[in-house]
Amino acid sequence: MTTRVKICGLTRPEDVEAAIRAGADAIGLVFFDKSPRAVSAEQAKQLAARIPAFVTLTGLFVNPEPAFVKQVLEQVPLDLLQFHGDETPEFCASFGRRWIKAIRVQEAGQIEQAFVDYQNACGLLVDAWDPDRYGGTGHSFNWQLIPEQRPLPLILAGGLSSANVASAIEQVRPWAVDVSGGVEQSKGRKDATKLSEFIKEVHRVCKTD
Ligand SMILES: O=C(O)c1ccccc1N[C@@H]1O[C@H](COP(=O)(O)O)[C@@H](O)[C@H]1O
Repeated sequence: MTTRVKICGLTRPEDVEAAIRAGADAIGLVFFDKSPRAVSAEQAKQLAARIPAFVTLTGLFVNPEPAFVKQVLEQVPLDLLQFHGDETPEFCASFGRRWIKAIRVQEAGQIEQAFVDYQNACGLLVDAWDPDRYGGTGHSFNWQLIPEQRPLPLILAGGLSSANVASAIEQVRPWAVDVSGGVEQSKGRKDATKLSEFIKEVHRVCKTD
């Protein structure tokens, strides 16, 4: 089965174009002002204009005010919302958009519980836990904590790069992978070569299945 690829934390038009050229299935824009990858709604609108049909434009939020999400939605044609904080299922569903929930994995049983709690999501994203940051840490976690039974599509994130994504896919068999730091030259600036190598690795390992 093909594993989809989401490239997250883009801030520059040339990076959006490089990601699409390389074959990204989804592009993530960060609407969290504490992130070095944050974009304004105005910037996001410019980036969104470069995204063709059949590439999913995703907006990442961390414990946002509802009014902020609504204001972004009025200006930017987001296809999918990604909630990466401590949002409840009711909150995530309250915008009338398709959404995914990110879980920062710390202990056994947490992912199973999230599949129950967030059962109306379009997917569950699993990322590394960090005491000081909500995500984009560049760290991976113990993939053994990911259950075989998955009532929702599972999106694997956290410390992925072209060096480990093939083994991640072989071990975890996720629906999709999500990467930010592993394809950057510096925070918020993607590297076209790393982007292309990452997506080539995903396609290579999926083809050998
Ligand atoms: O990218 C960020 O700065 C960020 C900030 C707050 C929450 C999530 C964030 N990014 C997401 O974190 C994961 C893993 O990123 P990485 O590949 O380990 O750098 C990914 O889903 C990013 O979209």
